[in-house]
Amino acid sequence: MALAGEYAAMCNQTLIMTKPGVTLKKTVSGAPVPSKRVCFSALKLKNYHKARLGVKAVTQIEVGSTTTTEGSRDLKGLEGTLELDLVSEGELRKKGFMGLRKTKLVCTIGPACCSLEELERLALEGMNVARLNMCHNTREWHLDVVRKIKKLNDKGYCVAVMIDTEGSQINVVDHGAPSSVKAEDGSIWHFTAEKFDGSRPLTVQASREGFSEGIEIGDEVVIDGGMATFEVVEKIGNDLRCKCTDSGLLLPRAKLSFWRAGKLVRGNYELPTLSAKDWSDIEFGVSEGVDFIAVSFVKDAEAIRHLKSHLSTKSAKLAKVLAKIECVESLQKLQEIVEASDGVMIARGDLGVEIPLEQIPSMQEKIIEVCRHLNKPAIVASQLLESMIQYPTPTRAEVADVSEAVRQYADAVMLSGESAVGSYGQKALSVLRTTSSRMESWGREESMQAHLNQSKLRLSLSDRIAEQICNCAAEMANNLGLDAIFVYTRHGEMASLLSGNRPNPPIFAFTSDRGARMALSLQWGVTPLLIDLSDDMEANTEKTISLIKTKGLIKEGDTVLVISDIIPSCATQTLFQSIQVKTVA
Ligand SMILES: Nc1ncnc2c1ncn2[C@@H]1O[C@H](COP(=O)(O)OP(=O)(O)OP(=O)(O)O)[C@@H](O)[C@H]1O
Ligand SMILES: CC(=O)C(=O)O
Repeated sequence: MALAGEYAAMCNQTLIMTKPGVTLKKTVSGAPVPSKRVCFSALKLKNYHKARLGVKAVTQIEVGSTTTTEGSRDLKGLEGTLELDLVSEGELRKKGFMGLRKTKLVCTIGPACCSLEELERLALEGMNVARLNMCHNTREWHLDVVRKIKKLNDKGYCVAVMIDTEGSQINVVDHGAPSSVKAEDGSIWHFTAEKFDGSRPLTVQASREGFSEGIEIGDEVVIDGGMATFEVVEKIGNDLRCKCTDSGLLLPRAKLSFWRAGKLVRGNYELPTLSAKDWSDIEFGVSEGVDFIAVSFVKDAEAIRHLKSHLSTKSAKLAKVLAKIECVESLQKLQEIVEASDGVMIARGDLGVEIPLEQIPSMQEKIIEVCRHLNKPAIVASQLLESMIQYPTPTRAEVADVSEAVRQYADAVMLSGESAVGSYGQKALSVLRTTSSRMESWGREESMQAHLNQSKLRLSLSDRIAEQICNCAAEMANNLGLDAIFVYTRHGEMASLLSGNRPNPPIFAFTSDRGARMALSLQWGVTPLLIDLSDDMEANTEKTISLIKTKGLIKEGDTVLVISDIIPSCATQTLFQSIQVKTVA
């Protein structure tokens, strides 16, 4: 803890004393400063609460039940109210602080789950982020889903919306036929970019002109990373005649990749990371105020920077930009891509088309580690519970895969076809939830986070100070066995630094910024709450503890660690970055 004192001396940071109604249990180091700055007396505080704080009671929610809410919250008149989402509140009541799930859950929305009732069931089951893959369905359909999610959020849920760009890739044109076609060993197929309606026997229509540029006789055409394989036996103009060498299924929109002597062959064509359709989808997302934009087939950081600078000119509420790691180039430039983006999705489906499957688990671990060091959330995606598209129970191997992602401390795990088109989407989400929770509690019992590398120091002093405060805070919270960490944050930075340490107690991030709240929906261990924050940290702490107590979610004797990154709006006020441990009186 010496470091905290060291930085306090360097930067005029200090540790602040406690307030009426709340007793100080411990200070970190240095002499406590009498809290002259604070203007509340106990009586004043009571009147203040009476005058300004209005909490509307919310019926208790049973997480995992399919019943809808009765106590939808009035979100108007935000001043003095605390917005804690219904699901976290229910989880907290039922299981206490340590029972709050840390790993976030993302669901791909598709025809199997797009009614308001189905979306609400997913929200109740713990969906933190709804993903819309812009490859599929119409603009009207996407708009309808986004509006329904907003409706749910108005009822007291906290579900962020992510759009996922189609990106530029070569795939089999989807003729709308629901079923797959089988390619038999030795059969001869014609691959063409010629446009035609419907399907032709033994013909594969590729989505892009010039798909065969640079491809030679003897090269391999691999479907969906190994679902079926062909050998090129003849080039006829831009078309290819291919012999099936490994029989398998051709699914609608299956991906094509070309291989020579065990290496991926890139065509001479330059595919832009964001196509004209992607830009149009992004405009749609911005106009609807989506929270995340996941960019497919990112090859370098420039594409991410370009999009972020475009977004900054578009709207006050900035959508967070996630880079999908799904091609060899994105692995080669991983560090710079993660630094430029607001998080990543480990898109194992397409990644498995480009690198040998046996390399995916170690790559996944490495990507999560890089993201954690750089405080960017990492989502593990694709085929986590693939068999549940058809069957009501997962395979043991699938449960082990989910557990492994949680053990690696991924921020989030994602459902794809399981929720979008599967028959058991809600059940699959419940498997994700229970498996994550079990693995998290086992990790705590085994003190696994003690083996995590600490974050690397950053360049700027202010970042390093915040980082050190968060590292110390997380260590203190674990060592002292505290119940919860309260962090007051304008943009979520401090909450994200805390999350990087993967502490045992849950992190409650209080922010007055709706965008920051939604962005934190993807961050490991963070429960984001919306509240009016003032420059007065003591008032903020009093207010939140009092509100949470009023709701019966915190009780006498509970201990919380309190930190803040609130920079006073008034230039004459001193910035206090503090760590306090409080016992609720
Ligand atoms: N909005 C939608 N409408 C119809 N079907 C959908 C929709 N979203 C997903 N699906 C179906 O669910 C399956 C899984 O969806 P997902 O988007 O995760 O896979 P994908 O299309 O392979 O993803 P990507 O193109 O990003 O690699 C898709 O193959 C598609 O059949
Ligand atoms: C999710 C996705 O895009 C993939 O796994 O390829």
